[in-house]
Amino acid sequence: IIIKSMDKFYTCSCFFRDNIFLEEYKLHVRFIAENQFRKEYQNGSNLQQHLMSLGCVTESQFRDVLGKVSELWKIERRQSHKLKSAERAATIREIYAPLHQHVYHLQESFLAPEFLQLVKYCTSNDATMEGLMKLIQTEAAPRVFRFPVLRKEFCKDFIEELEHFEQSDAPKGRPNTMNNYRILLSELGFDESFFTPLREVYLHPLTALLYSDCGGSCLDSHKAFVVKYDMREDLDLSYHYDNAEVTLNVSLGKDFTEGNLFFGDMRRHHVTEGLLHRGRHMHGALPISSGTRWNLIIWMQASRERNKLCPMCGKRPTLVESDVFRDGFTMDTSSNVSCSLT
Ligand SMILES: O=C(O)CCC(=O)C(=O)O
Ligand SMILES: [Fe+2]
Repeated sequence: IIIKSMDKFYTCSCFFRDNIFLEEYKLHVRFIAENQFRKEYQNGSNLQQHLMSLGCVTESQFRDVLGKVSELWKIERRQSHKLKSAERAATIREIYAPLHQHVYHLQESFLAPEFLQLVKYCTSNDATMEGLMKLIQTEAAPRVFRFPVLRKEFCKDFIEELEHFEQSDAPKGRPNTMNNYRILLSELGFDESFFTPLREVYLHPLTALLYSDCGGSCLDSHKAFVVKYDMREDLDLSYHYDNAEVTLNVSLGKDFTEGNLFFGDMRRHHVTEGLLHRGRHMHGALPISSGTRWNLIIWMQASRERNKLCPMCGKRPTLVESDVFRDGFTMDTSSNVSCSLT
């Protein structure tokens, strides 16, 4: 497998104007400037009706929406420009002293034996999708798979590390418009030593068999983060799709009730287990009713797929260079991307 430097990746320009999430109306909108927004959502036809049908009818409600959208836009798009991800990462390296140094380097002992068995099967010469399906738990939702990923001891140390980070003065890259409590793991230095090998060595053999028709056999980048839900913070996550070809979502703990991930239907999600699903499969997280819920999310991306169609705007991507976010697009579409089954 060819390991690509993250520098080769680009963002689709839609990131800088689309997909701003309005919590109150559970709607993603596009914002460039007030004029554009009024034109599209107040005087325009379809979009305006959509916002109206969701209950935004009066001028004062509309002004409220406009205020919120421009605020969100500033927070998410502008501020992140000011303090760039790479700068935050450098500051974190400089001032933050980890509590559990060992969790930053992937070791096989962190992984559940059941998961290692699946990987072993997938890398054997006669592995087939049918064979794998016999070893893996399928969910009622199409092409959603559930299996243990991490060991409990690792989950505990990992959460302790994240709590320690939360309490530190180190700069944090959140929020985005959907989650208020999110930690971008690349900024803590987890990518090279943890998520790149996890994706390439352990997850890729599974996704190549399970999702070869939607990029699973040529994943070449990822975005890994944790989301946190707490009774005093975010409780749930609205229905959405991911900026990913394939997503792995692992429940880390701690103790919580309710708060299941749903794909149209409700599903159970046990601590240490992962749910693997297509990024474009709509899903959300139901509210917790007590405790704290931490989940590790790995959005895995395949440039070969997304170079044809950006999953966020549904168009051929217009590439822009950005230090802040690199969303897995590449310049060269024919590309040197490896797309093998191993
Ligand atoms: O909280 C969860 O389990 C879902 C998180 C999620 O879907 C996301 O961040 O994309
Ligand atoms: Fe998601």
